[in-house]
Amino acid sequence: MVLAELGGRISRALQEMTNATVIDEKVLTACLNEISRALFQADVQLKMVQTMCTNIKKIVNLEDLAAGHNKRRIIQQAVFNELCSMLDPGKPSFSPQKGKPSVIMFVGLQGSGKTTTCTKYAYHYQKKGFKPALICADTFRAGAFDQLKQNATKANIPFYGSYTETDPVKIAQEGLETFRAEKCDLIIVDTSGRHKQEAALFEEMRQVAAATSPDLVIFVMDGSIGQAAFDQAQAFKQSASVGAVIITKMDGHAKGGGALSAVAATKSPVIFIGTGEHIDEFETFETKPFVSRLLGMGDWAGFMDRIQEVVPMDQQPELIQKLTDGNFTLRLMYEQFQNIMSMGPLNQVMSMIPGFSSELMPKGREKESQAKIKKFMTMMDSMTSAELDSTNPKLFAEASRVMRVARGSGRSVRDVTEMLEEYKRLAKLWSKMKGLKIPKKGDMSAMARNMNAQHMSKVLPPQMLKQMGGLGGLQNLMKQFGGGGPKDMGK
Ligand SMILES: Nc1nc2c(ncn2[C@@H]2O[C@H](COP(=O)(O)OP(=O)(O)OP(=O)(O)O)[C@@H](O)[C@H]2O)c(=O)[nH]1
Repeated sequence: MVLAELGGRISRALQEMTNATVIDEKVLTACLNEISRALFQADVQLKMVQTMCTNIKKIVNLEDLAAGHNKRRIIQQAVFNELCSMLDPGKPSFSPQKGKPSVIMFVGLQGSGKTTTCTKYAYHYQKKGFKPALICADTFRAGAFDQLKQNATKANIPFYGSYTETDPVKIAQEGLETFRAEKCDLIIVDTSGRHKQEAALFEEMRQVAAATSPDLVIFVMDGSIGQAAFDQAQAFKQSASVGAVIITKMDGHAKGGGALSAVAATKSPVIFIGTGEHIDEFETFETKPFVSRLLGMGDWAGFMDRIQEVVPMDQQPELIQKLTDGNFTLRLMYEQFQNIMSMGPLNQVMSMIPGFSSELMPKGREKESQAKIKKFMTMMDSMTSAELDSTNPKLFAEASRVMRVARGSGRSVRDVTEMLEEYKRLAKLWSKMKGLKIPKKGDMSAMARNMNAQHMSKVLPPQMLKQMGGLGGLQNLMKQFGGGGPKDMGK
Protein backbone atom coordinates (compact mmCIF):
# COMPACT_ATOMS: atom_id res chain seq x y z
CA MET A 1 0.00 0.00 0.00
CA VAL A 2 1.41 3.36 -0.94
CA LEU A 3 0.12 4.96 2.20
CA ALA A 4 3.24 5.81 4.15
CA GLU A 5 3.98 8.55 1.63
CA LEU A 6 0.69 10.23 2.37
CA GLY A 7 1.34 10.03 6.09
CA GLY A 8 4.73 11.63 5.56
CA ARG A 9 3.28 14.54 3.59
CA ILE A 10 0.58 15.19 6.13
CA SER A 11 3.12 15.06 8.95
CA ARG A 12 5.29 17.57 7.12
CA ALA A 13 2.35 19.91 6.55
CA LEU A 14 1.51 19.72 10.24
CA GLN A 15 5.11 20.28 11.21
CA GLU A 16 5.36 23.39 9.06
CA MET A 17 2.26 24.76 10.66
CA THR A 18 3.60 23.98 14.13
CA ASN A 19 6.81 25.83 13.32
CA ALA A 20 4.94 29.03 12.49
CA THR A 21 5.17 31.61 15.27
CA VAL A 22 1.52 32.62 15.01
CA ILE A 23 -1.19 30.23 13.90
CA ASP A 24 -3.77 32.30 12.11
CA GLU A 25 -6.38 31.60 9.47
CA LYS A 26 -3.75 31.91 6.74
CA VAL A 27 -1.37 29.38 8.29
CA LEU A 28 -4.19 26.94 8.94
CA THR A 29 -5.45 27.31 5.36
CA ALA A 30 -1.97 26.68 3.97
CA CYS A 31 -1.67 23.58 6.11
CA LEU A 32 -5.08 22.28 5.02
CA ASN A 33 -4.25 23.00 1.39
CA GLU A 34 -1.16 20.85 1.64
CA ILE A 35 -3.11 18.07 3.35
CA SER A 36 -5.76 18.34 0.61
CA ARG A 37 -3.17 17.97 -2.13
CA ALA A 38 -1.74 14.91 -0.41
CA LEU A 39 -5.19 13.31 -0.03
CA PHE A 40 -6.11 14.09 -3.62
CA GLN A 41 -2.95 12.41 -4.78
CA ALA A 42 -3.90 9.40 -2.68
CA ASP A 43 -7.05 9.21 -4.83
CA VAL A 44 -9.52 10.75 -2.44
CA GLN A 45 -12.09 12.53 -4.55
CA LEU A 46 -11.55 16.28 -4.82
CA LYS A 47 -15.05 17.18 -3.69
CA MET A 48 -14.68 15.03 -0.60
CA VAL A 49 -11.36 16.63 0.19
CA GLN A 50 -12.92 20.07 -0.05
CA THR A 51 -15.82 19.13 2.20
CA MET A 52 -13.39 17.68 4.68
CA CYS A 53 -11.39 20.91 4.82
CA THR A 54 -14.50 23.00 5.34
CA ASN A 55 -15.54 20.73 8.20
CA ILE A 56 -12.11 20.82 9.78
CA LYS A 57 -12.06 24.59 9.67
CA LYS A 58 -15.38 24.60 11.48
CA ILE A 59 -14.13 22.20 14.13
CA VAL A 60 -10.68 23.58 14.75
CA ASN A 61 -10.74 26.54 17.01
CA LEU A 62 -7.96 28.97 16.17
CA GLU A 63 -7.99 30.32 19.70
CA ASP A 64 -7.15 26.86 21.02
CA LEU A 65 -4.27 26.68 18.62
CA ALA A 66 -3.01 30.08 19.61
CA ALA A 67 -3.23 29.17 23.30
CA GLY A 68 -0.39 26.73 22.84
CA HIS A 69 -2.37 23.50 22.80
CA ASN A 70 -0.73 20.79 20.81
CA LYS A 71 -1.46 21.99 17.28
CA ARG A 72 -0.36 18.93 15.43
CA ARG A 73 -2.48 16.71 17.57
CA ILE A 74 -5.59 18.86 17.25
CA ILE A 75 -5.41 19.03 13.45
CA GLN A 76 -4.31 15.43 13.01
CA GLN A 77 -7.17 14.29 15.21
CA ALA A 78 -9.61 16.42 13.19
CA VAL A 79 -8.34 14.94 9.90
CA PHE A 80 -8.52 11.46 11.39
CA ASN A 81 -12.09 11.94 12.62
CA GLU A 82 -13.23 13.41 9.31
CA LEU A 83 -11.79 10.52 7.31
CA CYS A 84 -13.36 8.00 9.69
CA SER A 85 -16.75 9.61 9.34
CA MET A 86 -16.40 9.60 5.55
CA LEU A 87 -15.89 5.87 5.71
CA ASP A 88 -18.93 5.42 7.89
CA PRO A 89 -22.08 5.46 5.77
CA GLY A 90 -24.17 5.45 8.92
CA LYS A 91 -25.67 2.00 8.54
CA PRO A 92 -24.08 -1.43 8.80
CA SER A 93 -24.34 -3.82 5.88
CA PHE A 94 -26.32 -7.05 5.87
CA SER A 95 -24.50 -9.69 7.84
CA PRO A 96 -25.07 -13.39 7.00
CA GLN A 97 -26.30 -15.61 9.82
CA LYS A 98 -25.17 -19.20 10.15
CA GLY A 99 -27.96 -21.65 9.36
CA LYS A 100 -30.16 -18.94 7.87
CA PRO A 101 -30.00 -19.11 4.05
CA SER A 102 -28.84 -15.94 2.36
CA VAL A 103 -27.98 -14.98 -1.19
CA ILE A 104 -25.08 -12.64 -1.90
CA MET A 105 -24.56 -11.23 -5.39
CA PHE A 106 -21.18 -9.90 -6.53
CA VAL A 107 -20.92 -7.12 -9.13
CA GLY A 108 -18.02 -5.15 -10.57
CA LEU A 109 -16.06 -4.35 -13.68
CA GLN A 110 -14.12 -7.04 -15.49
CA GLY A 111 -10.79 -7.70 -13.90
CA SER A 112 -11.73 -5.99 -10.64
CA GLY A 113 -11.09 -9.27 -8.85
CA LYS A 114 -14.74 -10.29 -8.50
CA THR A 115 -14.35 -14.02 -9.10
CA THR A 116 -11.30 -14.29 -6.85
CA THR A 117 -13.10 -12.29 -4.18
CA CYS A 118 -16.23 -14.49 -4.33
CA THR A 119 -14.12 -17.48 -3.35
CA LYS A 120 -12.23 -15.54 -0.69
CA TYR A 121 -15.55 -14.41 0.78
CA ALA A 122 -16.95 -17.96 0.71
CA TYR A 123 -13.77 -19.31 2.29
CA HIS A 124 -13.84 -16.65 5.00
CA TYR A 125 -17.33 -17.73 6.04
CA GLN A 126 -16.58 -21.42 5.60
CA LYS A 127 -13.87 -21.02 8.23
CA LYS A 128 -16.52 -19.55 10.52
CA GLY A 129 -18.67 -22.64 10.15
CA PHE A 130 -20.99 -21.52 7.35
CA LYS A 131 -21.94 -23.80 4.47
CA PRO A 132 -21.20 -21.60 1.44
CA ALA A 133 -21.72 -22.34 -2.27
CA LEU A 134 -20.70 -20.53 -5.44
CA ILE A 135 -22.67 -19.92 -8.62
CA CYS A 136 -20.98 -18.71 -11.79
CA ALA A 137 -23.55 -16.52 -13.55
CA ASP A 138 -20.81 -15.01 -15.72
CA THR A 139 -21.51 -16.24 -19.23
CA PHE A 140 -19.64 -13.37 -20.86
CA ARG A 141 -16.03 -14.29 -20.16
CA ALA A 142 -15.11 -17.68 -21.60
CA GLY A 143 -12.81 -18.79 -18.78
CA ALA A 144 -14.95 -17.49 -15.92
CA PHE A 145 -16.60 -20.80 -15.03
CA ASP A 146 -13.30 -22.69 -15.11
CA GLN A 147 -11.70 -20.08 -12.88
CA LEU A 148 -14.50 -20.26 -10.32
CA LYS A 149 -14.53 -24.04 -10.50
CA GLN A 150 -10.80 -24.21 -9.91
CA ASN A 151 -10.88 -21.79 -6.98
CA ALA A 152 -13.92 -23.46 -5.44
CA THR A 153 -12.46 -26.95 -5.77
CA LYS A 154 -9.24 -25.89 -4.07
CA ALA A 155 -11.21 -24.49 -1.15
CA ASN A 156 -13.61 -27.40 -1.10
CA ILE A 157 -16.64 -25.22 -1.74
CA PRO A 158 -19.55 -26.52 -3.86
CA PHE A 159 -20.08 -24.65 -7.12
CA TYR A 160 -22.57 -24.45 -9.97
CA GLY A 161 -22.19 -23.27 -13.56
CA SER A 162 -22.50 -24.32 -17.18
CA TYR A 163 -20.28 -24.47 -20.25
CA THR A 164 -23.23 -24.41 -22.63
CA GLU A 165 -26.00 -22.32 -21.11
CA THR A 166 -25.75 -18.69 -22.21
CA ASP A 167 -28.47 -17.19 -20.04
CA PRO A 168 -26.99 -16.05 -16.70
CA VAL A 169 -30.46 -15.69 -15.19
CA LYS A 170 -31.23 -19.34 -15.85
CA ILE A 171 -27.91 -20.47 -14.38
CA ALA A 172 -28.44 -18.34 -11.28
CA GLN A 173 -31.93 -19.72 -10.73
CA GLU A 174 -30.86 -23.34 -11.21
CA GLY A 175 -27.85 -22.87 -8.95
CA LEU A 176 -30.03 -21.33 -6.28
CA GLU A 177 -32.47 -24.23 -6.40
CA THR A 178 -29.65 -26.77 -6.19
CA PHE A 179 -27.96 -25.16 -3.22
CA ARG A 180 -31.16 -24.39 -1.36
CA ALA A 181 -31.99 -28.07 -1.61
CA GLU A 182 -28.53 -28.83 -0.22
CA LYS A 183 -29.23 -26.52 2.71
CA CYS A 184 -26.34 -24.18 1.94
CA ASP A 185 -26.65 -21.07 4.10
CA LEU A 186 -24.49 -18.69 2.05
CA ILE A 187 -25.14 -18.79 -1.69
CA ILE A 188 -22.83 -16.52 -3.62
CA VAL A 189 -23.64 -15.45 -7.18
CA ASP A 190 -20.75 -14.23 -9.34
CA THR A 191 -21.93 -12.07 -12.24
CA SER A 192 -20.32 -10.91 -15.48
CA GLY A 193 -17.92 -8.03 -15.64
CA ARG A 194 -17.31 -5.89 -18.70
CA HIS A 195 -14.48 -3.67 -19.77
CA LYS A 196 -16.55 -0.55 -19.48
CA GLN A 197 -19.74 0.38 -17.74
CA GLU A 198 -21.92 -0.85 -20.58
CA ALA A 199 -25.68 -0.71 -20.58
CA ALA A 200 -25.82 -4.46 -21.30
CA LEU A 201 -23.85 -5.24 -18.15
CA PHE A 202 -26.24 -3.27 -16.00
CA GLU A 203 -29.31 -4.76 -17.63
CA GLU A 204 -27.96 -8.26 -17.05
CA MET A 205 -27.18 -7.39 -13.44
CA ARG A 206 -30.73 -6.16 -12.90
CA GLN A 207 -32.14 -9.36 -14.36
CA VAL A 208 -29.96 -11.63 -12.22
CA ALA A 209 -30.87 -9.57 -9.16
CA ALA A 210 -34.57 -9.80 -9.97
CA ALA A 211 -34.32 -13.58 -10.37
CA THR A 212 -32.31 -14.22 -7.20
CA SER A 213 -33.53 -11.49 -4.82
CA PRO A 214 -30.14 -11.20 -3.11
CA ASP A 215 -29.94 -10.26 0.57
CA LEU A 216 -26.82 -8.31 -0.23
CA VAL A 217 -25.22 -6.97 -3.42
CA ILE A 218 -21.48 -6.51 -3.02
CA PHE A 219 -19.65 -4.14 -5.32
CA VAL A 220 -16.07 -5.26 -5.93
CA MET A 221 -13.69 -2.48 -6.84
CA ASP A 222 -10.05 -2.55 -7.85
CA GLY A 223 -8.29 -0.35 -5.30
CA SER A 224 -5.80 0.92 -7.84
CA ILE A 225 -8.24 2.62 -10.21
CA GLY A 226 -7.55 5.99 -8.65
CA GLN A 227 -9.84 8.94 -9.14
CA ALA A 228 -12.25 6.90 -11.31
CA ALA A 229 -13.46 5.16 -8.14
CA PHE A 230 -16.32 7.52 -7.37
CA ASP A 231 -17.92 7.44 -10.82
CA GLN A 232 -17.51 3.71 -11.16
CA ALA A 233 -19.05 2.99 -7.79
CA GLN A 234 -21.88 5.42 -8.44
CA ALA A 235 -22.72 3.79 -11.78
CA PHE A 236 -23.11 0.42 -10.05
CA LYS A 237 -25.11 1.87 -7.20
CA GLN A 238 -27.57 3.39 -9.65
CA SER A 239 -28.24 0.04 -11.32
CA ALA A 240 -28.13 -2.39 -8.42
CA SER A 241 -28.95 -1.98 -4.78
CA VAL A 242 -25.33 -2.20 -3.71
CA GLY A 243 -25.18 -2.75 0.06
CA ALA A 244 -21.46 -3.28 0.66
CA VAL A 245 -18.09 -2.74 -0.99
CA ILE A 246 -14.96 -4.87 -1.18
CA ILE A 247 -11.76 -3.17 -2.34
CA THR A 248 -9.24 -5.48 -3.97
CA LYS A 249 -5.54 -5.29 -4.78
CA MET A 250 -4.71 -3.23 -1.74
CA ASP A 251 -1.38 -5.02 -1.73
CA GLY A 252 -0.32 -3.37 -4.97
CA HIS A 253 -0.16 0.27 -5.90
CA ALA A 254 -3.52 1.22 -4.47
CA LYS A 255 -3.27 4.44 -2.55
CA GLY A 256 -6.30 3.73 -0.45
CA GLY A 257 -8.29 6.89 -1.15
CA GLY A 258 -10.58 5.06 -3.58
CA ALA A 259 -12.17 3.32 -0.63
CA LEU A 260 -13.49 6.63 0.64
CA SER A 261 -14.92 7.48 -2.75
CA ALA A 262 -16.61 4.09 -3.06
CA VAL A 263 -18.30 4.51 0.32
CA ALA A 264 -19.46 8.01 -0.56
CA ALA A 265 -20.78 6.93 -3.94
CA THR A 266 -22.59 3.81 -2.77
CA LYS A 267 -23.47 4.96 0.75
CA SER A 268 -22.42 1.47 1.77
CA PRO A 269 -19.59 0.33 4.01
CA VAL A 270 -16.39 -1.33 2.90
CA ILE A 271 -16.53 -4.77 4.51
CA PHE A 272 -13.33 -6.45 3.35
CA ILE A 273 -10.15 -5.65 1.48
CA GLY A 274 -8.23 -7.99 -0.80
CA THR A 275 -4.51 -7.99 -0.10
CA GLY A 276 -3.19 -10.57 -2.57
CA GLU A 277 -4.12 -13.23 -5.07
CA HIS A 278 -4.18 -16.03 -2.53
CA ILE A 279 -7.47 -17.17 -1.02
CA ASP A 280 -6.67 -16.05 2.51
CA GLU A 281 -5.24 -12.70 1.52
CA PHE A 282 -8.45 -11.10 2.60
CA GLU A 283 -8.97 -8.85 5.60
CA THR A 284 -12.01 -7.66 7.43
CA PHE A 285 -12.14 -3.92 6.93
CA GLU A 286 -11.84 -1.85 10.06
CA THR A 287 -12.18 1.88 9.69
CA LYS A 288 -9.88 3.25 12.36
CA PRO A 289 -6.82 1.12 11.63
CA PHE A 290 -7.33 1.80 7.92
CA VAL A 291 -7.42 5.56 8.42
CA SER A 292 -4.42 5.31 10.71
CA ARG A 293 -2.58 3.57 7.93
CA LEU A 294 -3.86 6.09 5.39
CA LEU A 295 -2.40 8.84 7.51
CA GLY A 296 0.76 6.89 8.17
CA MET A 297 -0.02 6.78 11.88
CA GLY A 298 -0.53 3.04 12.32
CA ASP A 299 -1.38 2.03 15.82
CA TRP A 300 2.16 2.73 16.73
CA ALA A 301 1.59 5.08 19.57
CA GLY A 302 -0.38 2.60 21.63
CA PHE A 303 1.84 -0.23 20.58
CA MET A 304 5.00 1.56 21.54
CA ASP A 305 3.63 2.55 24.91
CA ARG A 306 2.78 -1.07 25.51
CA ILE A 307 6.21 -2.22 24.46
CA GLN A 308 7.55 0.10 27.14
CA GLU A 309 5.80 -1.89 29.76
CA VAL A 310 6.94 -5.37 28.84
CA VAL A 311 10.10 -5.33 26.79
CA PRO A 312 13.20 -4.80 28.92
CA MET A 313 14.35 -1.23 28.41
CA ASP A 314 17.73 -2.10 26.94
CA GLN A 315 16.11 -4.28 24.28
CA GLN A 316 13.60 -1.72 23.05
CA PRO A 317 15.63 0.13 20.43
CA GLU A 318 16.83 -3.19 19.05
CA LEU A 319 13.32 -4.57 18.82
CA ILE A 320 11.99 -1.46 17.10
CA GLN A 321 14.90 -1.59 14.70
CA LYS A 322 14.25 -5.26 13.89
CA LEU A 323 10.55 -4.73 13.40
CA THR A 324 11.07 -1.99 10.88
CA ASP A 325 14.09 -3.21 8.98
CA GLY A 326 11.98 -5.55 6.86
CA ASN A 327 13.45 -8.91 7.93
CA PHE A 328 10.71 -10.53 9.88
CA THR A 329 12.04 -13.94 10.90
CA LEU A 330 10.29 -16.76 12.70
CA ARG A 331 12.40 -15.94 15.74
CA LEU A 332 11.06 -12.42 15.74
CA MET A 333 7.55 -13.79 15.55
CA TYR A 334 8.37 -16.07 18.48
CA GLU A 335 9.69 -13.17 20.51
CA GLN A 336 6.58 -11.16 19.75
CA PHE A 337 4.41 -14.03 20.91
CA GLN A 338 6.43 -14.17 24.11
CA ASN A 339 5.90 -10.46 24.64
CA ILE A 340 2.25 -10.68 23.87
CA MET A 341 1.73 -13.50 26.33
CA SER A 342 3.22 -11.42 29.11
CA MET A 343 1.44 -8.19 28.26
CA GLY A 344 -1.82 -8.84 30.00
CA PRO A 345 -5.29 -8.34 28.53
CA LEU A 346 -4.61 -9.95 25.20
CA ASN A 347 -7.39 -8.35 23.26
CA GLN A 348 -6.18 -4.84 24.02
CA VAL A 349 -2.63 -5.57 23.09
CA MET A 350 -3.36 -7.52 19.96
CA SER A 351 -5.57 -4.86 18.53
CA MET A 352 -2.66 -2.45 18.63
CA ILE A 353 -0.08 -4.51 16.85
CA PRO A 354 -0.41 -4.13 13.11
CA GLY A 355 -1.44 -7.47 11.64
CA PHE A 356 -2.02 -9.27 14.88
CA SER A 357 -5.56 -8.16 15.46
CA SER A 358 -8.62 -9.54 13.73
CA GLU A 359 -7.18 -12.56 11.92
CA LEU A 360 -5.08 -14.13 14.61
CA MET A 361 -7.37 -13.21 17.41
CA PRO A 362 -11.02 -12.53 16.62
CA LYS A 363 -12.92 -10.58 19.23
CA GLY A 364 -14.42 -12.69 21.99
CA ARG A 365 -12.14 -15.64 21.31
CA GLU A 366 -9.14 -14.63 23.36
CA LYS A 367 -8.78 -17.99 25.10
CA GLU A 368 -8.62 -19.90 21.83
CA SER A 369 -6.16 -17.38 20.46
CA GLN A 370 -3.94 -17.75 23.47
CA ALA A 371 -4.00 -21.53 23.04
CA LYS A 372 -3.21 -21.11 19.36
CA ILE A 373 -0.23 -18.87 20.07
CA LYS A 374 1.06 -21.40 22.60
CA LYS A 375 0.64 -24.15 20.01
CA PHE A 376 2.59 -22.08 17.47
CA MET A 377 5.34 -21.52 20.00
CA THR A 378 5.63 -25.23 20.78
CA MET A 379 6.13 -25.93 17.10
CA MET A 380 8.72 -23.21 16.81
CA ASP A 381 10.54 -24.77 19.76
CA SER A 382 11.17 -27.73 17.47
CA MET A 383 12.90 -25.62 14.86
CA THR A 384 16.61 -25.16 14.48
CA SER A 385 18.24 -21.78 15.04
CA ALA A 386 18.97 -21.55 11.34
CA GLU A 387 15.28 -22.00 10.58
CA LEU A 388 14.22 -19.43 13.15
CA ASP A 389 16.67 -16.85 11.84
CA SER A 390 16.19 -17.51 8.16
CA THR A 391 14.80 -14.86 5.87
CA ASN A 392 14.44 -17.31 3.00
CA PRO A 393 10.72 -17.73 2.32
CA LYS A 394 11.33 -21.00 0.46
CA LEU A 395 13.04 -22.76 3.36
CA PHE A 396 9.91 -24.58 4.43
CA ALA A 397 9.01 -25.59 0.90
CA GLU A 398 10.92 -28.76 1.79
CA ALA A 399 8.25 -31.13 3.07
CA SER A 400 10.81 -33.02 5.17
CA ARG A 401 11.41 -29.92 7.31
CA VAL A 402 7.73 -29.44 7.95
CA MET A 403 7.39 -33.12 8.86
CA ARG A 404 10.36 -32.96 11.19
CA VAL A 405 8.91 -29.97 13.04
CA ALA A 406 5.51 -31.68 13.24
CA ARG A 407 7.05 -34.86 14.63
CA GLY A 408 9.27 -32.97 17.05
CA SER A 409 6.39 -30.99 18.52
CA GLY A 410 3.83 -33.76 18.43
CA ARG A 411 1.66 -31.73 16.09
CA SER A 412 0.23 -32.44 12.64
CA VAL A 413 1.72 -31.24 9.37
CA ARG A 414 -1.42 -29.20 8.96
CA ASP A 415 -0.74 -27.38 12.24
CA VAL A 416 2.80 -26.57 11.14
CA THR A 417 1.54 -25.36 7.78
CA GLU A 418 -1.01 -23.15 9.50
CA MET A 419 1.70 -21.63 11.67
CA LEU A 420 3.92 -21.01 8.63
CA GLU A 421 1.00 -19.39 6.80
CA GLU A 422 0.52 -17.07 9.75
CA TYR A 423 4.20 -16.28 9.67
CA LYS A 424 4.06 -15.51 5.94
CA ARG A 425 1.10 -13.21 6.47
CA LEU A 426 2.86 -11.29 9.21
CA ALA A 427 6.17 -11.19 7.36
CA LYS A 428 4.41 -9.76 4.33
CA LEU A 429 2.70 -7.16 6.43
CA TRP A 430 5.83 -6.16 8.27
CA SER A 431 7.79 -5.96 5.05
CA LYS A 432 5.51 -3.07 4.13
CA MET A 433 6.45 -1.32 7.33
CA LYS A 434 10.06 -1.26 6.25
CA GLY A 435 11.64 2.06 7.02
CA LEU A 436 8.48 3.37 8.60
CA LYS A 437 9.13 6.23 11.00
CA ILE A 438 7.79 5.40 14.38
CA PRO A 439 6.47 8.21 16.52
CA LYS A 440 8.72 8.21 19.49
CA LYS A 441 7.52 10.93 21.76
CA GLY A 442 4.78 8.91 23.42
CA ASP A 443 7.18 6.22 24.42
CA MET A 444 9.83 8.70 25.36
CA SER A 445 7.49 10.32 27.83
CA ALA A 446 6.94 6.97 29.48
CA MET A 447 10.67 6.43 29.61
CA ALA A 448 11.12 9.86 31.05
CA ARG A 449 8.88 9.08 33.94
CA ASN A 450 10.96 6.09 34.86
CA MET A 451 14.49 7.17 34.21
CA ASN A 452 16.93 9.99 34.51
CA ALA A 453 18.50 11.61 31.46
CA GLN A 454 21.85 10.01 31.98
CA HIS A 455 20.33 6.58 32.03
CA MET A 456 18.10 7.31 29.06
CA SER A 457 20.92 8.63 26.90
CA LYS A 458 22.42 5.14 27.03
CA VAL A 459 19.21 3.53 25.83
CA LEU A 460 18.35 5.81 22.93
CA PRO A 461 19.79 5.16 19.50
CA PRO A 462 22.76 7.55 19.04
CA GLN A 463 21.19 9.25 16.03
CA MET A 464 18.05 10.03 17.92
CA LEU A 465 20.03 11.42 20.83
CA LYS A 466 21.88 13.66 18.40
CA GLN A 467 18.61 14.91 16.93
CA MET A 468 17.50 15.85 20.41
CA GLY A 469 20.56 17.97 21.00
CA GLY A 470 22.64 15.46 22.96
CA LEU A 471 22.44 14.98 26.69
CA GLY A 472 21.64 18.67 27.32
CA GLY A 473 18.71 18.63 24.91
CA LEU A 474 17.46 15.44 26.44
CA GLN A 475 17.57 16.89 29.94
CA ASN A 476 15.53 19.90 28.78
CA LEU A 477 13.03 17.67 27.10
CA MET A 478 12.63 15.56 30.17
CA LYS A 479 11.96 18.62 32.28
CA GLN A 480 9.11 19.45 29.93
CA PHE A 481 7.76 15.93 30.14
CA GLY A 482 7.86 16.07 33.90
CA GLY A 483 4.85 18.40 34.05
CA GLY A 484 2.81 17.30 31.05
CA GLY A 485 2.67 13.54 30.58
CA PRO A 486 2.11 11.52 27.46
CA LYS A 487 -1.49 12.53 26.76
CA ASP A 488 -0.40 16.02 25.73
CA MET A 489 2.28 14.85 23.44
CA GLY A 490 1.95 15.06 19.69
CA LYS A 491 2.93 12.32 17.35
N1 LIG B 1 -2.61 -8.66 -6.10
C1 LIG B 1 -3.92 -8.93 -6.05
N2 LIG B 1 -4.49 -9.48 -7.12
C2 LIG B 1 -5.80 -9.77 -7.06
C3 LIG B 1 -6.59 -9.48 -5.90
N3 LIG B 1 -7.86 -9.87 -6.17
C4 LIG B 1 -7.85 -10.37 -7.42
N4 LIG B 1 -6.62 -10.31 -7.97
C5 LIG B 1 -6.16 -10.70 -9.30
O1 LIG B 1 -6.81 -9.89 -10.25
C6 LIG B 1 -7.01 -10.59 -11.46
C7 LIG B 1 -8.46 -10.48 -11.89
O2 LIG B 1 -9.25 -11.17 -10.94
P1 LIG B 1 -10.60 -11.93 -11.33
O3 LIG B 1 -11.12 -12.50 -10.08
O4 LIG B 1 -10.39 -12.83 -12.48
O5 LIG B 1 -11.45 -10.69 -11.80
P2 LIG B 1 -13.01 -10.61 -12.22
O6 LIG B 1 -13.45 -9.29 -11.75
O7 LIG B 1 -13.74 -11.78 -11.74
O8 LIG B 1 -12.95 -10.61 -13.76
P3 LIG B 1 -14.18 -10.97 -14.75
O9 LIG B 1 -14.63 -12.35 -14.36
O10 LIG B 1 -13.51 -10.94 -16.06
O11 LIG B 1 -15.18 -9.96 -14.55
C8 LIG B 1 -6.57 -12.01 -11.19
O12 LIG B 1 -5.27 -12.17 -11.68
C9 LIG B 1 -6.57 -12.11 -9.67
O13 LIG B 1 -5.65 -13.06 -9.19
C10 LIG B 1 -5.93 -8.86 -4.77
O14 LIG B 1 -6.52 -8.54 -3.73
N5 LIG B 1 -4.61 -8.61 -4.91
